[in-house]
Formats: sequence, C-alpha cells, structure tokens
Amino acid sequence: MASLITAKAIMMSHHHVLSSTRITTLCSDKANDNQQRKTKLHISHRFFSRRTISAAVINSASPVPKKETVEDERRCHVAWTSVQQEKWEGELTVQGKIPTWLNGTYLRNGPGLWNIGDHDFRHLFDGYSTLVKLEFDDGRIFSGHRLLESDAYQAAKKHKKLCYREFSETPKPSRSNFKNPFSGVGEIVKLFSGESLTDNANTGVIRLGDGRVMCLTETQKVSILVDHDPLETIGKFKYDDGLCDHMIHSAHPIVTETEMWTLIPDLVKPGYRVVRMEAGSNKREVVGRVKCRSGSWGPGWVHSFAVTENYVLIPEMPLRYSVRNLLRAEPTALYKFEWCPNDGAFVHVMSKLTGEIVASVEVPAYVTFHFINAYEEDETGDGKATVIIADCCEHNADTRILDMLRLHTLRSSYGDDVLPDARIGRFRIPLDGSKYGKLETAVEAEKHGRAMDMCSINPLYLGLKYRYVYACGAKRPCNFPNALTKVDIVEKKVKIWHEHGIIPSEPFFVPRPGATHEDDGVVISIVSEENGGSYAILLDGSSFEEIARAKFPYGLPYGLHGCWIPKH
Ligand SMILES: CC(=O)/C=C/C=C(C)/C=C/C1=C(C)CCCC1(C)C
Ligand SMILES: CC(/C=C/C=O)=C\C=C\C=O
Ligand SMILES: [Fe+2]
Repeated sequence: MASLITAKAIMMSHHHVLSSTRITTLCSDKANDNQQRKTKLHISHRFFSRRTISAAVINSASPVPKKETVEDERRCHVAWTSVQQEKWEGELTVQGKIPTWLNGTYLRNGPGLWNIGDHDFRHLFDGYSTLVKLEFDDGRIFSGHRLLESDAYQAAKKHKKLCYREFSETPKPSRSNFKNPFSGVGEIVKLFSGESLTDNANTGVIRLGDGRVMCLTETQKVSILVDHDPLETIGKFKYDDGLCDHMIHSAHPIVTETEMWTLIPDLVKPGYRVVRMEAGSNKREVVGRVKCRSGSWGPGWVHSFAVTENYVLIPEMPLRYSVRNLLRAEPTALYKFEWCPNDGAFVHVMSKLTGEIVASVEVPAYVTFHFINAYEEDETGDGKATVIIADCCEHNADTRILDMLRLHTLRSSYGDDVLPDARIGRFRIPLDGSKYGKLETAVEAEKHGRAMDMCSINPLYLGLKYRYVYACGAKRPCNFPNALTKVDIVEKKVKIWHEHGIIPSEPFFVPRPGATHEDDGVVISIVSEENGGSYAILLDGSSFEEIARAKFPYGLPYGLHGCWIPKH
C-alpha cells in the first residue's frame, strides 16, 4: 500500500530540462519512467518508517488537521521532517517580481532525511544530504530537490541500516564482531583511516573558481561533485595531495575565483594545517602549521574560520575534539567534543604569503560555528595594519546549542522559548605582539532576538572592512531561529523579517552586478512553514522587504548552507 500526495500547482515545464514535472519516489528503485511522469508522489514502505509516511501527509501544503492530543499540539514542524521523495523538479509560480538581473542558480545543501527504516536519527547534522535548487531565469524560477548519492546514503538504501559513522550515530557492530575481543582495535583503525567515516556531504556547497560545484562536510575522505542542471550527483572529488590521512577539515572552505583556503585539524599532534588550493587543481598545498596552545588533548573544533586580505585566522575554541568521545558508540551531550574552558581560548593569525604566525592571542572563552568576516584595520594611519577585526555568530560561550540541535528537542519544544542566546561576537586581535585579544558584542543582541547564526555577507567584501551581516535571528518565543535579520554593524541597527510559524534557512546575499552600495542586491532564503508547506523568499538587500516569493508544492525541511552559480 502506498500513500499518495498530489503534487499541485506544478504543471508547467522547464523548457530545456523537463517535458513534465518529474517526481521520483525515494528509494523506489523500480520506479519506471511511466511512474515518474505522473504528478504524484509515491511513498515507498520499503525504506521509510510508518512515522515518516504519516508525516508525508503533514508535508503536503494542506492545513494541519485538528489537534487532539498534547503530542499533536507539539506536532513536528516540517523543518524537522524528512523529505518524502528522492527528487522533484518543476517550475514555481512567482508572486511579486524577480529582478531581471538575477540570472543563475541558488543551490542549498543540508540534511533532509533523518531515518532509515524504523531507525530515527538523533541529531540535525546526521541527516542525508538533500540539495535544493532555485534556478532564476528571466523572472521565472525552476526548482527542485534531490538526495545526494553519497556512499553513505547508497549503502543505507541498500542495506536498510546505517553503514557509516555520522555526526552522532555509529553503526552497530556486526554479530560476528560482537564477541571478538579485538574488534575494538579494528574500529579504531577504521575510524582513523577514515574507512568507517561518512562521506555524507550534508553541510556546505561551494562553487570553485574553475566552476566545479562541490558538496562537503567535516569528514574529508571525499567531497562530492554535483551538477545543478539537471540536479544530480556527478562523482567524487578526491584531493590529490595525501592530506586526507587527516580525518577532518573545516566544513567551510573560503573560496574565491582563484583559490580555496581551508584548515585541517591534527588530532594526534594538536594543531592545524592551513592549506591553499588553486582553482582548477585538486592539490592542496600546506602554507603553514599552527600548534595548539592549550594543554588539552585535542585541537579546538573548527567548523569555520576567517580570512583578511593578507592573513588567515585560526580559531582555537575551548570546545575541543575528544578522541575519547570519538571512540564512544553512544554520544555525550557534547557528541565528539569536550568543553575545556580552563585550558584557554585562542585565536592565531597566519600570513597568507609566508605561513608565519604573526599573532597568537588568548581571548575570552567562545563557542561559534560560523565566522562572518574579518578585516585588517590601520589604527595609527601609517598605512600598516595594527589590528584585525573578526566577527562571528557567538553562542555566549554556551555549548548547549549543540544539544539543542538534537531532533527530539527541536521537534518537541516548538513554541517554547528555549533557544539559548547568541550574539555577533567581535574579536579585536592586536598585531603588536600583545598576549591578549578582546571579544565583545558588536550589536546589542536584544535587537535581533538574541539569536544569531547562519550568516552571509556581500561576497565582494570578503576579508575587507564591511558593514552588513545577513543572518537568522529570532522573534521570541522560539526554540530555533525563526526570523531573517539584516544587521548594520556600523550604525548598530537591525531589520527583521518574520512571519508567524516560519523556520527560514540561511539568508544568502547575491550582489547586483554593477552595484556601488554594499547592500545593493537580493537575499534568498527557503522557508519551512508551520502548516507543512514551504516557499522561497526574495528580500531586497537594502530595504529588507519582500520583493517576491514562490511556493513549493510540498514542504521542505530546514537546510544549512548555499552557493550562487551565475549563468554564463
Ligand atoms: C552538518 C554539520 O554542520 C556538521 C557535520 C559534521 C559531521 C558530519 C561530523 C562528523 C564527524 C565524524 C563522523 C567522526 C569524526 C568527527 C566528526 C568530524 C565530528
Ligand atoms: C543551525 C545552526 C545553529 C543554529 C542556532 O541558533 C548551526 C548549524 C551549523 C552547521 O552548519
Ligand atoms: Fe556551517
């Protein structure tokens, strides 16, 4: 028996890609062309649990049925509900007017499938990568989503169980290994060789200077190349440099038209390699190495970092990788990490040119996933940088945010005001050999609802003095950022865009070609709605007012980061 949802409103065809709306059932390997041509979504029982199937009905853009029980009242928001089909493509009906200069594709990555059979994943970051695209073409939007064909996802489909280590999930040992006293050693080897690690590249998607589009996460054994038109997995991106012996890298490389910078933490001799890759190459070169200053066993977690024109900033957070926690089958509240505030918090600054460390300062304890931007400032006016300013989405040195992203918490606390406070944390790092740096609040956090994450800036201001931050903020009460914000960090003013019951993903800024103002452009976000629907929203980068929206014929879950692929 299969549940059916009618995909409404999407009958128009994409002139060069589609002859009709294309829908493919998740894991329905027998789905034939005939089935694909029907504008209906078949939900297969072979892979999805019954719970998911009932959620599928909620996922359609129909009103939520009458609430009867407490559990119903706390109905799972579509933001935390797995996608119901492996792929879909079609044209969206646009309300409002898309600027004629906006031609290209916004591609968003994120975990969108959180169960295999009857097994529900634990954490937001565990889900299988799901790409969503919005192709802007002369005022029209052609859209779609698709599960990324990583080895981890393909193995899960085939064996109907978890086969690789995800962020918080570890595959169960096989029966034969259960009683084997040496199996623990085998597991350690498989972990450190990367064999058991996931390649589920569910975090970021970047467009390299040479045009290749790559999905990635924090495990670096492999990243995955994708095409956006049609949306599909092309194959593996393998680095050609031997640096993959190290299990992990930052999930957010910094990419320009000519190069890519990233950090590779060293779990054995705590420190970080700073590496650079030329556009067109698969070979990263080590520019320099920095040793951790704290006495802890593991390096600080680096989800992201920052660059200025001449320097790379390497954060050393007190939230550190823990080899002990890495080896545990069941995660702690801090997952693979541990909190070591007594060992100090640091920021290191490396010259891009020489790889030398030009500053290494102790700073107040901090917790951040995302750096916003950094720049050099000449405070004496003699033409030489004296200080580096670096901004990040800072969670008030409170590690609870990591466990708040547990799916059960996100699903069950909807409507409760339980989101821990966050702010724009501004580091001041003197370049005169001082021992200490400062960390202050850039803009009063109350102005953006004490939530701050999933940020973007005008990419033309990367590493330069800048003024505007776009990010997710909050209209309290909430258990997750539920508003889009534009923060003017110079005037310390905040604009908020919010509608009741929404969970928007990262507001992504696209500059208008030829613009002379930093905020001249549009902001794109994909919004999951309380009634189970979802839509793409376009805000004016300057006024922060809505200029257009386009509804999807079904609900999309929350997603993480995106990139812009211009049309040539
Ligand atoms: C989605 C996101 O923001 C972060 C994802 C992080 C992942 C998938 C991390 C995975 C890891 C393992 C599978 C084992 C080694 C440690 C660690 C990098 C945390
Ligand atoms: C979604 C998120 C934090 C939200 C907190 O308010 C962090 C995501 C990190 C990974 O990319
Ligand atoms: Fe991230």
